[in-house]
Amino acid sequence: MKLMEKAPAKINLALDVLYKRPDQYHEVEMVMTTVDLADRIEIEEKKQNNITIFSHNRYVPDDDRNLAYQAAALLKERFDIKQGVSIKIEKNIPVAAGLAGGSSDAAATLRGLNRLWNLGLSMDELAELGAEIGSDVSFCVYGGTALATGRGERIKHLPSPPKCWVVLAKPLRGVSTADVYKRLDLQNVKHPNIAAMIQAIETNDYQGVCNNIGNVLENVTLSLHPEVLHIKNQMKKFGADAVLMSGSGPTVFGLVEYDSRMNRVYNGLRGFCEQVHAVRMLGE
Ligand SMILES: C[C@@](CO)(OP(=O)(O)O)[C@H](O)COP(=O)(O)OP(=O)(O)OC[C@H]1O[C@@H](n2ccc(N)nc2=O)[C@H](O)[C@@H]1O
Ligand SMILES: Nc1ncnc2c1ncn2[C@@H]1O[C@H](COP(=O)(O)OP(=O)(O)O)[C@@H](O)[C@H]1O
Repeated sequence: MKLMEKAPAKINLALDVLYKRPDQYHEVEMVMTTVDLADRIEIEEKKQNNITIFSHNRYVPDDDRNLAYQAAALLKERFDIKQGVSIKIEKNIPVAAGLAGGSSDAAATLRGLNRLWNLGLSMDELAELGAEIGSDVSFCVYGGTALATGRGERIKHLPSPPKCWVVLAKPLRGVSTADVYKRLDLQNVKHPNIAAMIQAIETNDYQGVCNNIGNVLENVTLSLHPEVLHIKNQMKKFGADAVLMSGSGPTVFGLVEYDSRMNRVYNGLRGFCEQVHAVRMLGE
């Protein structure tokens, strides 16, 4: 048997870090939402009792470093499954980009194998298992829009943000999330107003969303990759309503309300940035 799962990318509309925890993770408050740029995960039963990963993207590991592999291995071990799977990843989400591509592949693998192996697990149970793989995997199990707290694994669902375009632009080089968190100096950050962002989403207030986007990791990545600032400035110049780096970066996203303006921002960015996408938020 063979099945498919979509693995959408996320953006962080707001990302705050409260403090560093004794376990070396950071306590965060993030408003996250999925967008319609997605990897496609094809999962197929196989005769041999092992897990194999295929991807055409040379930056995607094809062994146990792959988060989709780790998701399959976790379920196999936890539920004593004596069957193997082959997992094909059609990679459309830029890698190491702050868009949670690997986490979303892992989440899609959990959802897919729950079906393939008839495990009968609820979404909450899958999200709990996902947290063992990575901090962003729990959110990716559900997708939609949510407030993520703890190290990112505690999820409170939110309604859909106001309708708009999201233009994504990814500079050439990727960044290491661990490195960005390590360099964060919490004495010198401007905290976004998470409550105001949630209120703007709940009242469908587009201007409120634009006014309250913010990411405490942005300045860390900007200091490592000055091209992020250049892309932010270009997006603003071409007319995006609000511009921010997603997650640990380096992808920059711009929110744009009107179609005509979206075309201008998209075409303007394509002139000097290799990976540009104009997408919609997936909503709840
Ligand atoms: C920054 C964010 C924002 O959504 O996303 P990305 O930029 O990676 O997409 C997340 O917090 C990333 O989540 P994820 O990429 O799943 O992180 P993990 O694999 O759990 O952790 C990678 C490393 O990041 C650091 N880390 C991660 C999460 C957290 N709350 N505090 C941390 O300090 C730790 O050093 C950890 O070893
Ligand atoms: N399925 C996967 N897709 C992409 N990267 C993966 C995957 N599994 C593991 N990785 C590793 O995880 C790292 C972070 O990738 P990714 O999830 O795309 O970025 P981010 O954490 O910035 O959202 C990559 O450098 C890659 O080596």
